[in-house]
Amino acid sequence: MTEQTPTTAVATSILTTDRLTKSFGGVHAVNEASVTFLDGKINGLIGPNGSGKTTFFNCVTGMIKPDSGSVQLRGRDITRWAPHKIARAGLGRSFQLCRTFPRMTVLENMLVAVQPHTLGDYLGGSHAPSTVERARAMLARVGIDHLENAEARDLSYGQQKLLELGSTLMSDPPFVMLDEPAGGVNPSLIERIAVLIRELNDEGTTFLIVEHNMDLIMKLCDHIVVFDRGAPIATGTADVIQSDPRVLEAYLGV
Ligand SMILES: Nc1ncnc2c1ncn2[C@@H]1O[C@H](COP(=O)(O)OP(=O)(O)OP(=O)(O)O)[C@@H](O)[C@H]1O
Repeated sequence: MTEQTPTTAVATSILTTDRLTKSFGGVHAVNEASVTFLDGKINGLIGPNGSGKTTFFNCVTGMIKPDSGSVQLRGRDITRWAPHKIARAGLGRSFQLCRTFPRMTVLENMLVAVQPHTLGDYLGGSHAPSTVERARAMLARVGIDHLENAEARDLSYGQQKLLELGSTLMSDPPFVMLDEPAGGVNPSLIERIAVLIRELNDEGTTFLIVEHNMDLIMKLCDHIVVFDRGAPIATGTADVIQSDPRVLEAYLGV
């Protein structure tokens, strides 16, 4: 059993898993994980290296098929759905390692993230002017609009992370899962990412963030789940998590 904070009882679930399980050979990467993430909140998923966070993400977003268990998005069973179908159901995600198109420009990377408006657009490889405008506005929001004509491969790692975040947001997903948004990013860009996440959350976007940067998680997240060996060992606010001896034990191995 994991600890529940009072807020958990009143908030609505956006994502719930029931005994979700995925093994690789003899490794139980995700092991009967039953967790709930909350609608309208900034949710965090933390845990030591190898505790199953990315595998959990991949099972939820359809990138890999779980061996057993189920995934519900706003009460709808999405277990084993294909990734594009899950994306269409309103779940956007970014990856731990950047997935930008290196030889495309920054603006082109933003545009490929959205479906063309019409068959004519599709065949002509063009986008509606409003889409281009929106891509530029989003680039300004993530702070790399001055780089719109640069090829993605010429961006710093942190800038590529911002580009990936921007392209994830292009389809306006109501629920966004971010895998290590601050990993390898310099502190000033981390601050920009944090401000943006908070602003978007104020505007109604729900987040689930996997991150090793504890400062960021503790100051940003309303609701945190801690994984160890493929399953949750603690759940709650930053205060609850930080004072839970099981969390310390999992991280320090004491
Ligand atoms: N494709 C795979 N094949 C074999 N083993 C895998 C595979 N993917 C993950 N694992 C193993 O599953 C376990 C969980 O890995 P996972 O990457 O999900 O953990 P994580 O918590 O995201 O780790 P990190 O914080 O280091 O990114 C690890 O023991 C890992 O080695």
